[in-house]
Amino acid sequence: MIENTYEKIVSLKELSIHLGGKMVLNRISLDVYRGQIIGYIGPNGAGKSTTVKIMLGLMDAYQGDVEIFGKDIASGDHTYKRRIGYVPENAEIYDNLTAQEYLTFVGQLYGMEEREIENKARKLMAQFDMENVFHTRISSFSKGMRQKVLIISSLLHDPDLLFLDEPLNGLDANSVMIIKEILAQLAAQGKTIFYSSHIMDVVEKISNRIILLAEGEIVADGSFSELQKKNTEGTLEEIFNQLTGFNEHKEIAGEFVRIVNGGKRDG
Ligand SMILES: Nc1ncnc2c1ncn2[C@@H]1O[C@H](COP(=O)(O)OP(=O)(O)OP(=O)(O)O)[C@@H](O)[C@H]1O
Repeated sequence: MIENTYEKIVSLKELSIHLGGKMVLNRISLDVYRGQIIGYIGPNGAGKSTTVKIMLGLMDAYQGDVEIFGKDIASGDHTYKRRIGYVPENAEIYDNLTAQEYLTFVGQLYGMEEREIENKARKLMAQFDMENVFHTRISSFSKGMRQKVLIISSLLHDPDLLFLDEPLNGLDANSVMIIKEILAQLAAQGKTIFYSSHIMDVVEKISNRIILLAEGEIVADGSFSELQKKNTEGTLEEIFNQLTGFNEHKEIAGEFVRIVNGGKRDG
C-alpha cells in the first residue's frame, strides 16, 4: 500500500448499493491519496462503473459514506464536481458539434471563460495534430480522434481528480505513449487518477496501486509487486485470473469454436 501520509482525496466507507434487486457493491471501504494512480480493475459486471458513477454524484441510492476532497458528497454541495475530470467508456459525444463547439460546451459546464477555453482547447488539439479539424464536425472523426477530444474535454479545467474508463480505446501506439506520459506527469504533480481498464499490461505499468473488484467486493488492493508477493508470481493478467477463480479459457474457447463449426468435434 502507498503511504498514508498524503492528503485523502477519496474516502469510501462501507459503500453498498442494490440495483435491480441485486447487491452490486457490498460494503466497499477505500481511501485514495493525492497523486495515486489507481488501476481499478475487475471482471465485467463487477461494479467498477457503478462505483465511479456514485463518486461522480450520478447515483444516490447507496448506503455508506462517500467523501471527496474531504467532504461528504451527500451534503448537497456539488462544487467538488468542478475539480473532477471524466472520460466515460461509451461517451455520447455530440456528433453534430464541431470539436471547438463541444469543448466550449464542456468548458462552460466547468465554469471556464469562453476565451480561455478556446485558447486552451486549440493548443491541446494541436498537441494531438488535430488543429486543422478544430472547426470540423465530430461526426466525421475517426474513433481515435473522438477519444482524443474526450481526453482533452476531461482535462480542460485542470482537474485534481480524474476518472478514466478505457481511455486508450481506439488510440494508436504513438498516442498511447503520449497519454501514458501525460498521466504519469499529472500524477507527479499531485493529481489523482482512477484508471479503469481491461488491458492488464497497461494497468500493470501505469498504476502505482491496483484495486481488484469482484462481485462488488475488493479482493485485492496494493502495488503490482505487493500483489505479486501475495499471489503466485506472474503478470497482472495471471493474478487477475487467479483471484477471480478463472481457469477455463481453453474449454470455453474450444466449445465456442465447436459451435461455430456447426457442432462438429474436430473441425
Ligand atoms: N441501473 C441499473 N439497474 C440494474 N442493475 C444495474 C444497473 N447498473 C448496473 N447494474 C448491474 O450492476 C452490475 C455492475 O455493473 P457495472 O457497470 O458497475 O460493472 P463494471 O464492473 O463497470 O463492468 P464492465 O467491466 O463490463 O464495464 C452489473 O451486474 C449490472 O448489470
